[in-house]
Amino acid sequence: MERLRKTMMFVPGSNAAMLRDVPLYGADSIMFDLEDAVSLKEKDSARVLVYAALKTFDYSSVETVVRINGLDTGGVQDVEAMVLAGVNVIRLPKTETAQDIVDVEAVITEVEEKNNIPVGQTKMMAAIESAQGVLNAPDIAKSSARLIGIALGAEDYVTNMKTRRYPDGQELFFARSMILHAARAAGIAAIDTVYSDVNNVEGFQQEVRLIKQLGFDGKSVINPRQIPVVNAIYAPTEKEIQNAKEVIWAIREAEEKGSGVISLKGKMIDKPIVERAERVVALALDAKLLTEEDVKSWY
Ligand SMILES: CC(C)(COP(=O)(O)OP(=O)(O)OC[C@H]1O[C@@H](n2cnc3c(N)ncnc32)[C@H](O)[C@@H]1OP(=O)(O)O)[C@@H](O)C(=O)NCCC(=O)NCCSC(=O)C[C@@](O)(CC(=O)O)C(=O)O
Ligand SMILES: [Mg+2]
Repeated sequence: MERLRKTMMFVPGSNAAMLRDVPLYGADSIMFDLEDAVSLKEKDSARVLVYAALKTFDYSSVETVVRINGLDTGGVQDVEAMVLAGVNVIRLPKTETAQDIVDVEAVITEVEEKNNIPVGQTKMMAAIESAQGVLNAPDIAKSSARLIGIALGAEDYVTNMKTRRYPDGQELFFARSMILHAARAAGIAAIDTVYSDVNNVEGFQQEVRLIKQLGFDGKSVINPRQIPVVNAIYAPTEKEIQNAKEVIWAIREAEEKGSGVISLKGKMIDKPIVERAERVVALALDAKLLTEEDVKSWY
């Protein structure tokens, strides 16, 4: 089944206590940061700390991601250390072109080859944080087989666009749409940006509802309190689960009759509707609103 990435939590790589406690909070992915959350004088020690954390702590089935620095500002050393530590995904910030990804991939491949790590094991993500990055999003999303997703970095993006973030998010509509289309066309995940005002729960909920409606897989988060909010909004309602069940029953009946289409309560049920029902089931299983046994009993 496709890995769900509703929440990717940033953890400053220089904060030893946060690195230790972060698996407890239940994020789908943990994103160790070596870039903007780390001051220049702490860059080397943060790299050592994150390396040690990846080697020492049990992150179990949680996906580990490291946001590296640009290749010209310590990124080569970041990649070397993180690939050796066995990180799942390297996230390149401020990606402007497909070539940026190709360049980081070359460094990853070299480290894997030199250390007998299967080539291709380390996955990648691209964060898009500028007008140029947004305009190149379709090429970036298809630039490497290692890419598992692309993400919006809205704080840098709005600065580049000479605006700021507003509560309704209008200023991000074009960037979000481009990133979503690029990700979907490439068959990879689309991850929305951070919401920096951690105490504004209502504003955060409004933003999560919007990005879910647009079609994002999930959101970068910066604080443990944001995780249950995203999970609650992405969890399907009882009505959605019941509808998914009826769709799956209906299509099974249709298939038994040798057809790929059937009517349910006057509405046509075909392949895309079944795919949506299956995503509802995956989210319901993740939210523990259904068990594998429940689902098996439908078939
Ligand atoms: C925001 C705040 C200061 C609030 O502090 P507060 O003190 O109010 O937090 P509290 O809620 O009181 O914490 C309760 C307990 O949770 C622990 N705890 C908190 N946060 C935790 C965490 N993240 N990981 C593990 N543990 C955590 C804490 O240690 C405490 O533990 P304990 O003492 O044991 O009770 C804090 O969260 C924090 O520093 N966040 C990370 C910020 C960060 O990484 N920024 C960089 C990435 S964005 C960027 O770069 C922009 C971007 O690039 C993005 C893009 O590209 O997408 C773009 O351009 O848009
Ligand atoms: Mg940024």
